[in-house]
Amino acid sequence: METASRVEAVTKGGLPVVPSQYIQPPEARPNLHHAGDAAPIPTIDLSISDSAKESIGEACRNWGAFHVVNHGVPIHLLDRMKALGLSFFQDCPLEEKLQYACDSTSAASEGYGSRMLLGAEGDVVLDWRDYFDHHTFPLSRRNPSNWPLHPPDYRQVVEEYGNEMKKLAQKLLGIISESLSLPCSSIEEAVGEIYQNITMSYYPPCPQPELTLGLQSHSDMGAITLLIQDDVGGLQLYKDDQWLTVPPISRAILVLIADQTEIITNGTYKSAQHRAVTNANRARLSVATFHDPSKTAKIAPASHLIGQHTKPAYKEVVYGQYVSSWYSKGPEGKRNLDALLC
Ligand SMILES: O=C(O)CCC(=O)C(=O)O
Ligand SMILES: [Fe+2]
Repeated sequence: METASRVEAVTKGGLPVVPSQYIQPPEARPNLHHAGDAAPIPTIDLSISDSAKESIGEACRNWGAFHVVNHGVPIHLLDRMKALGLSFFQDCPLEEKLQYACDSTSAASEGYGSRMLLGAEGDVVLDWRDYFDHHTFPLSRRNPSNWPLHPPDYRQVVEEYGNEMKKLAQKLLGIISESLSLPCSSIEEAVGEIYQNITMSYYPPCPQPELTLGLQSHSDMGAITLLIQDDVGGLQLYKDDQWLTVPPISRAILVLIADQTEIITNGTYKSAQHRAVTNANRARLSVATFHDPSKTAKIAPASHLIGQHTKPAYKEVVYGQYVSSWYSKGPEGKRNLDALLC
């Protein structure tokens, strides 16, 4: 029962067709004949602080996403993290991976899983993806003994990677605040203590990529996501009514504005709607690091941005309620955020 719920187990026999639970309705299927358009998202050099603020503001306004280079995170750490991910999904036997199985009845639980939403069996179309989720911050919820033991540096690299990503996320939230003429600490204070999850996603080759999605269309629910991917490609962004492919850049980190930052900036900056498509020939790996508020945090548009002529565009929300509704109703693009519009 348990093994059947991992895409890896489903693909084991070299199926010529995908099982029906993975077949997307026609309107959600990717148009792979027209997948060549690369998203011209900006690549921002963080070592040039004068121009970074302005370019980041423009990227957040127009795209909700951008690449950063010269970000201060050692490139060998990005490479090592991706190598560890591949090693877990490809080299570790399925029975051993299942020792780290997440609790599939609770949302975003730590460990090895495949199903993202909590809906009843048969209620939701499944993503063509297996994942491993690590809880890394605050330290009180970090328990490396829940993480793979091999290769021997696995746990240490995940800790180091989490620390670097948290520093970078804080720096970016500061620049994003300043780009709106807010004090540097504004968005971070509105978010409160940062909850960080690191999710490695593995998309096995799929016999019918035109019928499936690796990950359905969504925007990330927290504050800011930092993502790295291998050279296969498959991440797409939705902009101006079309899906555009984000080209992999090995030394860059992709920044995705998430829903709580859209609320805090009163909609000036939009969270990025994205999805992952599958590939017939090559497995793909990505590592997303999410930076979110605590479940009890109340999130609302920043008071500095509200005035006589600017009304709040979103209702205040308790973050934990936002998360519960996301996992039970599903993302369907940005419906959970749309539900908060005033
Ligand atoms: O695999 C990817 O590139 C996207 C992953 C993602 O969007 C997520 O984990 O939220
Ligand atoms: Fe995402």
